[in-house]
Amino acid sequence: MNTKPILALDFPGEKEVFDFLQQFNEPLFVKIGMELYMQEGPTIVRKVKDLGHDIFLDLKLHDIPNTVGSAMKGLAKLGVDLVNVHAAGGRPMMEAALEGLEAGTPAGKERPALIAVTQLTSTTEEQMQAEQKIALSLQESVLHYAGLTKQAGLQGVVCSVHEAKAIAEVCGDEFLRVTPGIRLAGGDAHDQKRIATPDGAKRDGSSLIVVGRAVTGAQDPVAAYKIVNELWEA
Ligand SMILES: O=c1ccn([C@@H]2O[C@H](COP(=O)(O)O)[C@@H](O)[C@H]2O)c(=O)[nH]1
Repeated sequence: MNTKPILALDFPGEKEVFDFLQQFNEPLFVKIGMELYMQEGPTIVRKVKDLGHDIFLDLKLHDIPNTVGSAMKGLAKLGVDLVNVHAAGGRPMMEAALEGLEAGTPAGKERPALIAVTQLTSTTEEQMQAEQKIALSLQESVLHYAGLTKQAGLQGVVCSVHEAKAIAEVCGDEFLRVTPGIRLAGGDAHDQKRIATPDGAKRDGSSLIVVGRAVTGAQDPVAAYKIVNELWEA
């Protein structure tokens, strides 16, 4: 899989996406999430793909197994590289997602990799314990979800950089640790709680990093992306 930083295209519509992408003279690995997909639907996925970019379709599906499996069967036809579900949906749901993806992937095409969100990077341990009533440390909860995800046959998880190394030790280095919550040193954390720098992510065991506002909100997004890329690749 492409290991470039994954750029989160968190924009309200197609115009903002293409204004942003036209500044870059290279194929990127981009993420299309709920904000953009809810406005533009599958069309935006096909258009971004036609420009030659790799795509992580970050819709974080979480529903009963039959619904998630059927939805994944449809998403598999879009030709994206990476898709996801919430591990909290449970093992049968994750297995159904995988089966749906396998059933929907056109003959001769590669099935998108499937990963599961453990605990969102905007969640603190205190919040998790108080609101989700999980009587574990955040690290234990993330490791539990990572193990469940691996048992279901998925390729990896979304987690923060802070849990990436422990997941690799338990689930193996091939098991993907995709880490959002990436900021340049001194950058605004916004709503993220478990953050790290690109070089910290590299050092601490991330397989792939997801970067949004540190680049999209920068005065010069191309220059900011270059810095992120250099720190990540160093
Ligand atoms: O735990 C998670 C899962 C997904 N995300 C997504 O990543 C980007 C991060 O954007 P920033 O602007 O770099 O904070 C965003 O699209 C989230 O939906 C996440 O942050 N944490």
